[in-house]
Parts: sequence; structure tokens; C-alpha cells
Amino acid sequence: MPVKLTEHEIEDALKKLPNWQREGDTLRREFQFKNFLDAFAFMTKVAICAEKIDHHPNWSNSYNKVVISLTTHDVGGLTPRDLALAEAINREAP
Ligand SMILES: C[C@H](O)[C@H](O)[C@H]1CNC2=NC(N)=NC(=O)C2=N1
Repeated sequence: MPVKLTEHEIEDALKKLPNWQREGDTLRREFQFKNFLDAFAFMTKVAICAEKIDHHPNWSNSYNKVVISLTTHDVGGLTPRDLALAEAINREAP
């Protein structure tokens, strides 16, 4: 079971994830694409990453927009797994 990050660890990690915003026990980032197909292609890549690291996003999609929220359900807070997924998502981002 992953261990929750401390406040200090979260603040430190966010310095390396400037596109992500802290919202309580979540990290949030919005993405905008040219059209729905590009948005969905990105979601497919993120889904494959999520399966590989066995950590999954909460997300919504509306046409060309994708909003991703990360948290660790098993412990009710942010853990290193959320940071790993945020980094993996950034690598897939346009
Ligand atoms: C059994 C399985 O590994 C766990 O339930 C994983 C799967 N993916 C997960 N994803 C997220 N975001 N939080 C979790 O706690 C979580 N748990």
C-alpha cells in the first residue's frame, strides 16, 4: 500500500510539475487539443501508461478538452504513485 505524501513532499514535487495544480487531496491538469480525435488519442496513451503502472486517473472529456485529476483512492490522499502518473502523463502531453 502506498504511503501518503507529507505537505512538504507535495509542495516540493509540484515545483517539478508546474502544469499541475493542487486541489485538496488531488492534482489537477487541463489539456486542450485540436479536436476530439486528438483528445481521445491522448487519453488512449494515458490509459496504457495507467495500466502499466497500475494507477488510474479520474478524468473527464468534452470534445477537445480533457481534465485529469489524480489521487490515490486506496489511502485517500496523494502518494508517490500520483506523482509517477503525473510525470508519465506529461510525457504524453502535446
Ligand atoms: C488493486 C489495484 O492495484 C489498486 O486498487 C489500484 C488500482 N489503481 C488505482 N488508481 C488510483 N488512482 N488509486 C488507487 O488507489 C488505485 N489502486
